[in-house]
Amino acid sequence: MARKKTKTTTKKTTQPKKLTLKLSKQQKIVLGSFLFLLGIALLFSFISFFFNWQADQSTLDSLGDRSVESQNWLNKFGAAIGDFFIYQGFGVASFALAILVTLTGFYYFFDKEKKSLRAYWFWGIIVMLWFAIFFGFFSDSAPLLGGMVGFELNDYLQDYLGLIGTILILAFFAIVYFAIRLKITPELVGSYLKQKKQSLQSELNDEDDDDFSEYRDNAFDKDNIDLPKAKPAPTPSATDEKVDEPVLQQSKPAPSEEPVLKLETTQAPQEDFEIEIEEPIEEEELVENLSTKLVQDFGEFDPTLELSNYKFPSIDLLKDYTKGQSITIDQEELEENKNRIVDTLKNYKIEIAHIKATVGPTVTLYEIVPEAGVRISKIKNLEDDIALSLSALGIRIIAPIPGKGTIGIEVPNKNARIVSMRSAIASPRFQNAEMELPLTLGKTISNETFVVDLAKMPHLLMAGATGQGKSVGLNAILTSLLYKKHPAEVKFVLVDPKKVELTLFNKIERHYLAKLPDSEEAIITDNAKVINTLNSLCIEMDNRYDLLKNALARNIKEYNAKFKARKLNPNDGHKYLPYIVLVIDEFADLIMTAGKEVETPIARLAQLARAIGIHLIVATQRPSVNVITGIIKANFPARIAFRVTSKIDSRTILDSQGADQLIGRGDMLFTQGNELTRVQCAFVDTPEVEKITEFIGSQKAYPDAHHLPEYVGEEGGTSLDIDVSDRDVLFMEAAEVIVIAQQGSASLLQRKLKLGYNRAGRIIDQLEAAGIVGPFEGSKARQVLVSDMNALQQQLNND
Ligand SMILES: Nc1ncnc2c1ncn2[C@@H]1O[C@H](COP(=O)(O)OP(=O)(O)OP(=O)(O)O)[C@@H](O)[C@H]1O
Repeated sequence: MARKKTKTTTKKTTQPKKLTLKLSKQQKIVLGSFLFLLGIALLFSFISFFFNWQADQSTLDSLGDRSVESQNWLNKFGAAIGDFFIYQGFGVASFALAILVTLTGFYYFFDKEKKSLRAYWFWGIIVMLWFAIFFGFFSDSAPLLGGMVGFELNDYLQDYLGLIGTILILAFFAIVYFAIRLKITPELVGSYLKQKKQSLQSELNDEDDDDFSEYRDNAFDKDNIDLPKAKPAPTPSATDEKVDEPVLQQSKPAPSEEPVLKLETTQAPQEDFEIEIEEPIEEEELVENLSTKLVQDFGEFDPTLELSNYKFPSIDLLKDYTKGQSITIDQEELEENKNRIVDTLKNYKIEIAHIKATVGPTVTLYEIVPEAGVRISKIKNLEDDIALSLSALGIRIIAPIPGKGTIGIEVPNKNARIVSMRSAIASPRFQNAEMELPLTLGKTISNETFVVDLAKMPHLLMAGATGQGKSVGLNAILTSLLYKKHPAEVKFVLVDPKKVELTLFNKIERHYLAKLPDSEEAIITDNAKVINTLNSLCIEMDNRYDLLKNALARNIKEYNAKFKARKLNPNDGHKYLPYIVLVIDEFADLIMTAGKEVETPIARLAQLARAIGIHLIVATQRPSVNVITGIIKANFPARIAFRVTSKIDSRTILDSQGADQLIGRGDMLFTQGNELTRVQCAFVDTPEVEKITEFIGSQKAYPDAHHLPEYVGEEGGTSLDIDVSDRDVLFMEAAEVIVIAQQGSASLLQRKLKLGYNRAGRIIDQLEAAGIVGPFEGSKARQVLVSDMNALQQQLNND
């Protein structure tokens, strides 16, 4: 049973969604009773047809004439139906149809599992056809037996297979029916015959042995059961033959006891005694399991149901910067660059066998096949010289191009072309992307739309000097997700310390954003709040891991699939989990002010959050090692580098140079751990983002932004005019500790209350604001201004 269940489980998950006609209970009763009565009507008309068909023959042509009466029990209807199914149809076999319709009605009426009904129909139709064809042999003498269909099919078969062939075919199908449907095997038939033979033999013996039969009859006679005077026990020779006959024996009663009746089987030796194996009965599963039943009744869970009328933004909200123009190839420019490359390389005694150009939106790639014997490292070392002689910024030399034996020289085009977000979104590559979180970042050098899956990355680090296209890149990422994902499927947590870049997304707060329950703004601009949010995401992560563990799912995809298939009970805390994308626009700022407090939760999330659908996108202007620390870097294999100012910065972000040679304005390098891909980032301007967010924002939304778990940790403000309500929950205890010890130090609180340094520091600030401790005095502990517990109580009462 258990095996069967798991089998159905896997089947369910892999099967495409089935289109099922769902009926309510009432509709099933109505349909069921209709079919049931229709089946009965068919039965009546069929039966009656056999008696009256000749009489009714003439009435068939005048069915519309009310005055003409039919002999059929169901009058004209019965006559017509009988004629249609029996005479013109399948003959006697049509009864199968009437029975099937009745049975279907019965199944619907009592809302029974339809699996066995399907089997009835399948086999029923086969049996009907079989009999129709079989009776077709007798159509000359009894045309009603096989009907016209039976006759025609039989005739057809005989034309091709002859009489013997037709009989063989019918015999084959009869065997199929017996073997598969009735599960009758030759062994079963054999053992049945043997059993029959034995009982016949025993009967014969019985006649010879009247005494025994009398005894047996008596023994089975209820009235004789408690008779102490039993007939003499049968002789062994008499019982020899009765292997499987139970014999009732009277055990010797203890004097005071009531006689006890014992049922025993005598094990007499027999020569060809064979074991009879009963065929295991395969019990039909009425309800495969609860989830299948739920899915049958209500369909799969649809997370988008609450906003079922949600409309995705249309492509027209995006501007077409290229106006449909394709890339123009400037032959002159190409020729010029080629000559320069060839000449420059010649100066360094590098001969070229072949050169090929691929014109991209902003750069052209010249692929060079050097003459045999030229060392690749030689060309690589000449990078700066070649760049100088080509007098262009942003020459990048790829030696060799991974997977090819060629050397690439990327030269910026004189006239760069903008890659509009519109073209990237409209591309089939993006539209048909079967990814969890598809992002279209722009176009590669060979003009292919570059689409990647954020869920696979699983986190993304972005860096680039100011003004090189980072914010546009972030907008392109967010726009990609808005065009592909329903509000129920993805939530953004936006951190924007610059307070300007992401404000547009405020409009979609109740559709796509997630925030802490107590915060007013969905877009986080305050560094202190970032820490809380990050910690809250860690809690969310832990919660999700628990849910996944309970659901025996390995990742969010499996979990959500199970939830949709109604295999997880919402009463156990299960819910559909949207992906959460955390975007931090200016990471440097954050890490400088909050340090470890941000780094630790980010590293934790980056390490663990992949499976449970939390993905991080972290952008920074300053890709220096104290911002992008080793621990952060190790957990962000996917990186995007816009133009940076130095080779060192390039190395910090990409682990190789190259980003310093980009030309800016969205020119970027992408890596997911292995090779670098040069991509021209799709351009989406602020007014376009505004239009999209307005379009989404104007639609029906959820009552509030998606709530992250509450984080009750080291919170509280740092300013001195701290509100009483903002005090830490441990404020009272801390005050007592300080007053009793008469020592105003944070480390004392840390030890006594087992707090982190930051929280203890904030409580000290709150105590200072409440007038319990004095101001900060450098390395010395603060002065305690309250002398004892009574004074403390008074002071707090005054607050
Ligand atoms: N993909 C692109 N295609 C064309 N032009 C672009 C692209 N990306 C950026 N630009 C141009 O560069 C300008 C600056 O881009 P953006 O605001 O994204 O820079 P940034 O790196 O975010 O700068 P900052 O860090 O100072 O905010 C844009 O206003 C635009 O004119």
